[in-house]
Amino acid sequence: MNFDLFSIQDIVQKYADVIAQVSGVDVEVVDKKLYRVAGTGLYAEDVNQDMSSEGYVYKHILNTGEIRAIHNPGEDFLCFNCPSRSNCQETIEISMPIKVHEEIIGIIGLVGSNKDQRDLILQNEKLYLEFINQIAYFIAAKALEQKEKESKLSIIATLDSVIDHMEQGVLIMGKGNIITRGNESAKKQLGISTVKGKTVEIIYTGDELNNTSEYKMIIDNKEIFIMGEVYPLELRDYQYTSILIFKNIKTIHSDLYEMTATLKTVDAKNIIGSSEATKRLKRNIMKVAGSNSTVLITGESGTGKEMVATAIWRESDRRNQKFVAVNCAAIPESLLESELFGYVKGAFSGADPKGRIGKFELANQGIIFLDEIGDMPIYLQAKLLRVLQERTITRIGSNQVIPIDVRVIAATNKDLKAMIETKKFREDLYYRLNVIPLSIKPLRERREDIEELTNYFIKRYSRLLNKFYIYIERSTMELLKNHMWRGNVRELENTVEFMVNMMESDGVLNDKTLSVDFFKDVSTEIIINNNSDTITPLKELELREIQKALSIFGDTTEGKRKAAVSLGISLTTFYRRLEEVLKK
Ligand SMILES: Nc1ncnc2c1ncn2[C@@H]1O[C@H](COP(=O)(O)OP(=O)(O)OP(=O)(O)O)[C@@H](O)[C@H]1O
Repeated sequence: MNFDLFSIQDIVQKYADVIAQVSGVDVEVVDKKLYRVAGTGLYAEDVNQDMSSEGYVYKHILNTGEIRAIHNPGEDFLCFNCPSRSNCQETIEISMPIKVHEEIIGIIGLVGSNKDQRDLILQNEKLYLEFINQIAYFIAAKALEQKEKESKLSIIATLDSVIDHMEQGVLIMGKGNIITRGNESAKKQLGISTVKGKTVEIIYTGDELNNTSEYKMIIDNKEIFIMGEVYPLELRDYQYTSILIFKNIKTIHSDLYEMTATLKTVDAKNIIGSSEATKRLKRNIMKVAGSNSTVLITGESGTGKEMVATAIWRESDRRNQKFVAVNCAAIPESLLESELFGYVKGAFSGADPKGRIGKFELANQGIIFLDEIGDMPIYLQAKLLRVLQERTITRIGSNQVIPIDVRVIAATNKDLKAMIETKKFREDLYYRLNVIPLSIKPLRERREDIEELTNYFIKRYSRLLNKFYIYIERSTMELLKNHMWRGNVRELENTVEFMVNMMESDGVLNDKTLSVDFFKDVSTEIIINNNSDTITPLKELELREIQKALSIFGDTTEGKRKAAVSLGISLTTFYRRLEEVLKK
């Protein structure tokens, strides 16, 4: 161990003074590196001095640990190599090692500098030795105590640093639940700048979720729900009776949300389409976004129901809160209830034994999007109705009633009214949900949107797939515009993605880039524009030739110059035309 006599220098000096007073002889104390830690009389001025170039006797003591009395300095064999041997002022010297266990941490030197002092020491040598030995023991005990104090302090500093860097909140409490210490995370999660000295009440709610217990914490007259554990401390110190390691339930919600939110969300302005139906839809989104009323979005599969729901959220005051989507058709019936409302540890067999937070709770203050609501089992519809009426939820297996403030947006591609007739959907729930109905037309009933959507998806996928795109042939665009689009915008998007993948390096999308399946689904409405009498617009011909020249000469500056020459136009005109092509 590394004992440092300088860390207790004041005390060592006091002991040196005591020895000097009692013995009437000068005293010095050196550490194991041969620095003078304390000194009296002749040595008082030279404290802190490095003595490693002299101190031959001390070096010997450090090596052997023996107690040494030198009665004739200069003549002792230990003095033979000493440079001051010929003019040594000392008349006698007693050296006593200071030891902690077997480690030598320093030396006490009792040094006579005249005959009287020499006589004094010689007369009382045995007594002095016992006395210095006792003092060496005291100094060693002090050094040990200091070392232990320092290591305790460094353990505390390490623990403090660990606690401060913990993501969880940590509160250390003393008698009467008075907080002795709290880390930064605790203060942040509780929204309190100082926690030390405050009294905290911690009440177990009885619910166990994610393998931890839920508590209601009351501090500063505030009620905060947390998940964590309280650990009693078996110490006698009344300042440290228990430790609470926790996370605010809101933080858990945010963490869970961050982990699961993978949705692509849009603002209303990013909804593509200029048809009257789409313009009306966008206007309605802006109108309903500000309200808290429930919205029911209807439309065929792939028309953009989820996209509309996210747009309502992003245009609403809840945009900074969560948007939690649940697909009622994708979750097995038996699990849907627990997915929506959560459950506590041991709630039912077959469940994850740890307990779990439900989507309603997760969406608190935000929006829950219940997609495919028509697929919700009838018994759950009754529960959902109750939640919508009472604005509270109860986790499965728990007695706690939790108030929630959630806006509900539901969506379906089913005919709910027909389902009410066949008793598959509750009428009362339908009216609760259908406060604001938004219906999205199928793509084939708003064909004006197709060209815009196609161009939008082409740009998107060319960028995503890193492909060079020049233009889409008019006849191909006409094919797309006249297609049935049973799968609506999703099908169009997938078709365009396929086409961009199939596009050759010439950057042209044409019939050849369409899939075979596309032609299998040709509707009777389609006007196929492929007979030999068809006139190709001049613009298209021009673009095609530009593209051909580029593919021959290459897309470099030199290639473009050659392309312009071969087309019989100036380089400036070539660039202008090329820009027109790329803008398309
Ligand atoms: N007007 C639009 N502008 C841009 N993208 C759109 C538009 N309409 C739909 N999309 C895109 O089409 C795809 C399908 O949309 P979405 O998933 O919202 O449809 P949905 O009606 O919820 O489908 P489902 O009923 O199958 O759940 C998404 O990638 C969406 O971004």
